[in-house]
Amino acid sequence: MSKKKNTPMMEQYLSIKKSHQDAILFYRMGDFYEMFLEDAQKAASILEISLTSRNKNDTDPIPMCGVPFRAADNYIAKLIENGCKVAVCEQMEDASATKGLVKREVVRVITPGMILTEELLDKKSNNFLLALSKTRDVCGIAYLDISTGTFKTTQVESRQSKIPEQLIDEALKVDPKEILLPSNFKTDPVYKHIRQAFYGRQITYLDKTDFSLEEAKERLLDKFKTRSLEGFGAENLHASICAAGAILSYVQNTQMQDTKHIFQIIPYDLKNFLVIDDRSCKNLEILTNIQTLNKKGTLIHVLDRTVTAMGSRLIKNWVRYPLIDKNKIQQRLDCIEELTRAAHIHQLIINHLKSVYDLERLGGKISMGQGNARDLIALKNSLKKLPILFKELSLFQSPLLNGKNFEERETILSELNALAALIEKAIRDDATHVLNEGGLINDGYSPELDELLLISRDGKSWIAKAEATEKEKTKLSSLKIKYNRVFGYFIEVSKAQAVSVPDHYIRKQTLVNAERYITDEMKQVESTILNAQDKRNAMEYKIFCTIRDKIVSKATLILKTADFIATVDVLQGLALVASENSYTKPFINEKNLICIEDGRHPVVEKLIKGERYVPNSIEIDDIENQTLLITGPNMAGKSTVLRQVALTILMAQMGSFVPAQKASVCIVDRIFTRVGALDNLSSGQSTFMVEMEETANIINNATNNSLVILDEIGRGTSTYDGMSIAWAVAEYLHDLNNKGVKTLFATHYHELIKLEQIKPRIKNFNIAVKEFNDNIVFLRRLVQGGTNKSYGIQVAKLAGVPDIVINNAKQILSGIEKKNETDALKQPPKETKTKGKKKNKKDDDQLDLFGNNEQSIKKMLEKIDISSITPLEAINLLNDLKQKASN
Ligand SMILES: Nc1ncnc2c1ncn2[C@@H]1O[C@H](COP(=O)(O)OP(=O)(O)OP(=O)(O)O)[C@@H](O)[C@H]1O
Repeated sequence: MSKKKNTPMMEQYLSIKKSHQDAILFYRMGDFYEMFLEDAQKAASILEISLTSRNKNDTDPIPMCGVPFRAADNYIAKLIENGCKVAVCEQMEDASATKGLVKREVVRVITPGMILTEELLDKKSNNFLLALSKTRDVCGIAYLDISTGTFKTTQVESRQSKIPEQLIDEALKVDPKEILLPSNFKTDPVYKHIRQAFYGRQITYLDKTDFSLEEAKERLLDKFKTRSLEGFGAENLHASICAAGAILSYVQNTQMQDTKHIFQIIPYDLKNFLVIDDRSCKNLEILTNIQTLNKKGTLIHVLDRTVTAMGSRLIKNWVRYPLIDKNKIQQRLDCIEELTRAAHIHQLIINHLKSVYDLERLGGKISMGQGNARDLIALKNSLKKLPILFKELSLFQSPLLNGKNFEERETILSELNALAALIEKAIRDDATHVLNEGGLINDGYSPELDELLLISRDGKSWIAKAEATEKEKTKLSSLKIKYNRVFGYFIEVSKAQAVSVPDHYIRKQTLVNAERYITDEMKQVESTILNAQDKRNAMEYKIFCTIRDKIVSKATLILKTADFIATVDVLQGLALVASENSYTKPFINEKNLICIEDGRHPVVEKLIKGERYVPNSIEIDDIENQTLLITGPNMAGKSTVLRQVALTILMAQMGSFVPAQKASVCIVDRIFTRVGALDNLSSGQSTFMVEMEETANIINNATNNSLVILDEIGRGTSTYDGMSIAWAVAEYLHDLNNKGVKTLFATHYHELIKLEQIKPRIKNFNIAVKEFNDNIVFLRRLVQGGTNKSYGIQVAKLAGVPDIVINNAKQILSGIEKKNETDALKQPPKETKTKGKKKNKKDDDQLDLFGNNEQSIKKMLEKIDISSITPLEAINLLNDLKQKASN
């Protein structure tokens, strides 16, 4: 049976669809976007709209569904949320003026990483598209937010075939909505770890040539109209260039538009920021609450008091990229200090900022030819606020606030003023977002347009008057002048009076109760009106586009201003948080000292109910207090103290005041955490495996300038294994390069407090509690010295565990304690020596850990060269020791 020939329209559809196989094709037909075949089936089920079919009576009907073009954004949003891409295909000709098939083209492809529509974007977050590339000895990422034009890149050296963890971590930190990878990453086993790391995210594989160095560089040069990438500091960043080039190729293939707002690429070096890896960021609940996965109960929730969307996005960046350059940190701190001292001006600034719209996204949208009249009005209103805002800001000393280091400030201001004046003159304040129905341009802006307006208004008033005149002339009381899309204007007369209509009335339609007529004169006027209206609509659209183009030519200035305003907004927000919460300006020292007096946890202090937050002081140095070993009962507040130190350092390095009475902090290069908050079961790892991976990461990467937070490591396995690992890790960090690492170590393994006697820079602390009767009161105070009680049973009681279980637990505990005491009495006294340290009773206690095989264990220990042993060897050795001890 021969296959039925497709209609010309279906042929056109199929040929367009051929180039957009991976997207749902929105095919414009009049006021609807139609979808056909598999696209229709998929979209109908996601959008929950009815699936119909074209050529219903055919043996082979074509599934179809459609959505009104005016409501398309919401439907597109839903498809994107469900991981689809959407290719928007428009009619490129006026259907009424075309004979035969209208020309159609795909005008843009919307993917999760290529979104411009406000409804689809989160105001407070960037929407990044990220590309990852690998050359022979470097790997790089580049990422672009097309809605704002932010385009950044970084690369790291790597001679291995695998992509380094550091770069994957950075990519995750960027939190891209879509990732571009070279096609060979799809199946090559070498890149399995990449696929795992990005599991659950939208990955698009591009041809390898999109990443090729030469073509990528060519694309960048062409985009920025430069002869080299020297000016951006990216000339020799080969992996960065490949990734950035792949992004541009994707943008060109999906957007089919100029992208003037992407006017630069910003390379950065990871070494210039305090590194907080993705897991630590999650563990410390910096951006996301671990339980609820939303913002409440996070550091950003406390710190973000910005009033513009631009500021809100920037503060996230500051939190994720704290600085390590003392001067830059100091600059930000000085600004906050000034703002907190000038409460009145601060408030004025907040008020002005509140009326500034999202200049970044407006600039982006307008540059991509998608800005409507409402966007232009929002831009105008924001630009009009600038002079007064800049005037208030000029009163400050700090360059970040007074804008003195904001390049060409005066020129930019005057150009943007002129732009605001132009929009004000041209665009009507009541213009709607529809661009082809007139009502956009003010009277008096264009004499030509005014003339057309006059004709169409005159015509309309003739029609308005005509009803009265005709009624008067014909004496027909039921006569009305009406309008519909089929006949245009017409006269309607009731059936009863139809016999009396004048002869020159031409009958057009008979209804049950009425007759409809037209007259030659009426049709002439109507054609003048409609002609004038069509011409006017077209002319208004043309004028609008000219103005929009003028704005596009100033996109760079708008974006530079947006950047400045975002910075001011973040600083004013931090100043507000500082004043409201009595934060203090940290002193940045160069003595490797962290000294926090009466510090608080910025989030917990806001969340606790019915209890006052008890501040704690803490001092960490490189001399005696380098590893603080914190013991104490469950629920006492160990984790809170640990996290509060990490967050205080982070806040200080992002340039914020800190929650303390007084603080002097040094700059750290990385904050590591192992706090056991996160399982990673979905990626196939056990809780203990995750714990050990995090520990390995710390051991392999911590430097003498890092801050390490370890909360109960080793608890995910048997007591002795866990304790041995915890012990070995504490020693390793203490001994690192003979200098050690600043470490806060909370543990329930009370045996570890003996380390204070063995290692010179380890100090014991505990969180005090008060006992009375059989209960405990948490004092929340960090005090010096170790403790050997966990009060686990009392805490279980507080938590509501029934008495029957509590009493049984107490009996079991008492039995175990008694047995330990008897076993201890049975042990013969031991003679041991500890290298470089005087033997004392505590050293004996340490070896008690290992039972009877004392001599051979001692030999094994003596053979260890602490300075050269690797972490893995240490753990293996511990395992051997443990087996010996249990034999
Ligand atoms: N300094 C403080 N002032 C007031 N309340 C505090 C303080 N520190 C902690 N808390 C409260 O105590 C609760 C328990 O603290 P945290 O989780 O730090 O205890 P922990 O000692 O780590 O417990 P566990 O050993 O069981 O993990 C916190 O959720 C908080 O509500």
